[in-house]
Amino acid sequence: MAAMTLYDKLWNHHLVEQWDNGSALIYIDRHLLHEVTSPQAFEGLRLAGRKPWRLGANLAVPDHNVPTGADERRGGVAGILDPISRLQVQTLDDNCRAFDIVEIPINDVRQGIVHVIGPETGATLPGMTLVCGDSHTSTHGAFAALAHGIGTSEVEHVLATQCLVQQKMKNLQVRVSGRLQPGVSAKDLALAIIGRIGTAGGTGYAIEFAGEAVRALSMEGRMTLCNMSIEAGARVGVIAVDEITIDYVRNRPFAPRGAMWEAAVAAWRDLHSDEGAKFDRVVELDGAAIEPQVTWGTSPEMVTSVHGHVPDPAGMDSPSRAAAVQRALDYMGLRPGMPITDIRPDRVFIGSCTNSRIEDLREAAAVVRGRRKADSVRQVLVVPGSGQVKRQAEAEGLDRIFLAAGMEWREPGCSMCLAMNADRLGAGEHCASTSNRNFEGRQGSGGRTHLVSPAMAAAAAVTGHFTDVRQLVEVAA
Ligand SMILES: CC(C)[C@H](C(=O)O)[C@@H](O)C(=O)O
Ligand code: SF4
Repeated sequence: MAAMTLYDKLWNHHLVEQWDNGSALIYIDRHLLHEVTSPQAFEGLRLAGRKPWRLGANLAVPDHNVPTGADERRGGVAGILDPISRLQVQTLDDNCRAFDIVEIPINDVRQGIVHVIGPETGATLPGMTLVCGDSHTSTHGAFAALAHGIGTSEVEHVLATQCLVQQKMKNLQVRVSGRLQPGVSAKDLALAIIGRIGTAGGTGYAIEFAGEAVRALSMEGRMTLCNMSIEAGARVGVIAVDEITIDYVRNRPFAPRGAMWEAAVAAWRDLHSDEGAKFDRVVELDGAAIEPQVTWGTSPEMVTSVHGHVPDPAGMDSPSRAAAVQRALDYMGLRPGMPITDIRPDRVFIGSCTNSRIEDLREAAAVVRGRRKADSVRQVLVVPGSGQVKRQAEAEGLDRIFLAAGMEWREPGCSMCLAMNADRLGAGEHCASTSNRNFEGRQGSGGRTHLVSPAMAAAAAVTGHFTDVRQLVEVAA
């Protein structure tokens, strides 16, 4: 048989039917649900008198609308102050009960951001097709799963049929040679890739991340990288299975056991692109040359090194590019040509499905330890991605490091990643954020987002401006 890419293999394993018009029907192994994109899907089932096709394939969790303040959380769903958020979360509870779908409810210790809890519970496994009504479902591709976001009508379709109509994507390999320098993380790599190929660079492709720098990443780093595939335009980002993948999955609550585990691992070992597999496009980067990244604009591709400068539209050849940059600078309130290190965040947000796992919190805490929040920084929110991450962080004393520095330690949820709950930026405020989107108003109307790694967010929090984290801490090689 011809050499196949990892994406081709995953596709073929799940192909139910291929039609002449290019569309295909694929089988879905795992369906994750949250409160924002599921209500109309359940309503559709109800109207059609249908039931979910395979109950056990579904797992639901509220995340976008849950408050992250401990006081508000104490009252459970009924205690949510914002009526719209309360209704959203209540509706998910009601629908899961009515349709018999397993839900991890608001104050369950396993509750958290859907893309954190999937891998953490072992609901996400290598070789699966996995979908969720959420664009950052690409995260789960770190496990060599074919994972992507779907719309609400597709949520209904998957619930009803366990299948999905799709068009096959093209194959793009992003190959990163060398090793990331100490202090440079998967987030910096993701931003550097987007800086290089642009937010439309991956459109129509499934990206496979490969090369020495990717192989060296932990599973959490791989999730950060795949999480941002969608910000590069690609709905899917995958990474081949290796020992790091298998070690992570072993003994997770939903992972197979005993003979089933052995059989699964044997099958998973084939989840890599074959030698000589053909990619439609290949992009190569030198991992060792990447520096800590900071976005200055209103799109993730508007990014540069912390040692760089805000671009000057005056010097640009392309009038359309100059106009786009000028518009972004007007919104962001930045001077053309100013050093990135002169930007002073008003708030710092450490969290989101990109960077709220235990390693992210450890990286941030290593910078904060023995320091204090800068006076000019109004608020630093540290929001663990799940209750289990929170518990682990507390067992390691990370919460006390943040609290002693004048920072806030919150309950899990999407929080200030997007303005769907009480955590928001004010108009005109700058935020150093470990999330994945910096669009206008993303973190609150008029808010100005700068995307960075957890270590870089922590460095900005303690110095009051963007700072190369490598100048603050002895980073372990
Ligand atoms: C609310 C949801 C549909 C949305 C998404 O699809 O990504 C959100 O999670 C986001 O990050 O913008
Ligand atoms: S943390 Fe942010 S990006 Fe992730 S699912 Fe929630 S809102 Fe979307």
